[in-house]
Amino acid sequence: MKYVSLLGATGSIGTQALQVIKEHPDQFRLCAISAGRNIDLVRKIISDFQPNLVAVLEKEDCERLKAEFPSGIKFTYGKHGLIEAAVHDQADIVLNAVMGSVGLVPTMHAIEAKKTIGLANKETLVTAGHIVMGAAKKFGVDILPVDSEHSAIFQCLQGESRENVSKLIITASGGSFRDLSREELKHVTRQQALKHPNWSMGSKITIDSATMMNKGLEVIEAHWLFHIPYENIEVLLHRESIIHSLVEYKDRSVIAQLGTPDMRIPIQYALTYPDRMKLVTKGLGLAEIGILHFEKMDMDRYRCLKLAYDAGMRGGTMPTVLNAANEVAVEAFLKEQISFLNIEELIEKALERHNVIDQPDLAAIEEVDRETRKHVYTLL
Ligand SMILES: NC(=O)C1=CN([C@@H]2O[C@H](COP(=O)(O)OP(=O)(O)OC[C@H]3O[C@@H](n4cnc5c(N)ncnc54)[C@H](OP(=O)(O)O)[C@@H]3O)[C@@H](O)[C@H]2O)C=CC1
Ligand SMILES: CC(=O)[C@@H](O)[C@H](O)COP(=O)(O)O
Ligand SMILES: [Mn+2]
Repeated sequence: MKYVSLLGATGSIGTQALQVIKEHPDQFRLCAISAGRNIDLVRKIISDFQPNLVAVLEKEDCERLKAEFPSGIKFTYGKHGLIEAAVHDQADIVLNAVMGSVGLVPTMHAIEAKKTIGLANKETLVTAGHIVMGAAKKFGVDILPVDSEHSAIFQCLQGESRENVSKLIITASGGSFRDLSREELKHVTRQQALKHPNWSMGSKITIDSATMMNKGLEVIEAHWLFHIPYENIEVLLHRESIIHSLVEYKDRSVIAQLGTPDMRIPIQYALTYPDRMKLVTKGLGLAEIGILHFEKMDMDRYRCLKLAYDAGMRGGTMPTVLNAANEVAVEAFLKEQISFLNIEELIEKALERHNVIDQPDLAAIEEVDRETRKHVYTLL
């Protein structure tokens, strides 16, 4: 039996992880969850799975749940609650599916508590990749990717030596606006941006996909997870999201991982690794699909991708600024306070004024994250 602590249980990844856990009651047991403000869903998860610890964002919600479920469940809240869920005694694996860099501190605590990490929360590696990977090495902890592209690369690397890799090729669907010109992007709406062509995901990552920042974050994520230089990480436009990513080896052999766009596949792989289990989902009908498309990525069209490569290559606190500015800008776009193209403008402004700190520690990262958010709010 594998005991799972699920951070972000009420989100898109969280609820799909719950489906996987429910499908295999003989293999997995949910011991702890964290959630934000979706308390109705928390109630349902408690009834369905009876976790031993439940962490929510707000104290009032925590008190309400305590009164409703007087049994042996421990209820907690806030940043401390998230950490308690991340270090829960019973947990063998912590599946981090919260949104944003708020996932960093609980990940660090889980690593120090020697928990295996299933990582969907890419912002954690973007903002502090060297610290997270350094701690994982120090404590002998596996970071198992959940992000579909990174799970694909991880699968393509099984049994291979990293020294033989010549490049990683990360596929990108192109997002909701892949067929629009930059001129047309001036007038797009929140509602249009939220219509991803292939995946049903949380609102923040869906906007990241439309701006191509999602791919930028994924390039940085791949750099840290697989220790590959940025020069050897390429992004390829692939509309169908059937090939989830590829690895080219130095003999020019290319290994790819394919599958229907269903996040339960990489979620389950992280939970069962190095084994696999049956998953009831649609098989890949390549004959029905017929043709797969590939296009070169246009860096001028997708400015956020260029900003992410530049920030990643500069290193230090630059990716922290990129991520924090992006989180604030996307939140503002979702609240309809700014236009779509304002997102990249705000990120660029935040990056331009930043004095980079090289080899920042966790305290420096947290300070830069806080300061960047404060600055970008003043620009709204
Ligand atoms: N969705 C997908 O298919 C994919 C997602 N990812 C990554 O996985 C992560 C989660 O994405 P997704 O599931 O789409 O996001 P969602 O927005 O659907 O879910 C986010 C989860 O985090 C919780 N949460 C949000 N803010 C806070 C906070 N400040 N403190 C504590 N908990 C919080 C939410 O709680 P509540 O809703 O209760 O308020 C919810 O449980 C992201 O990093 C994303 O980039 C990666 C690949 C694919
Ligand atoms: C499912 C997943 O992993 C997302 O990160 C997905 O990749 C988003 O699609 P884009 O390729 O449009 O960014
Ligand atoms: Mn992805």
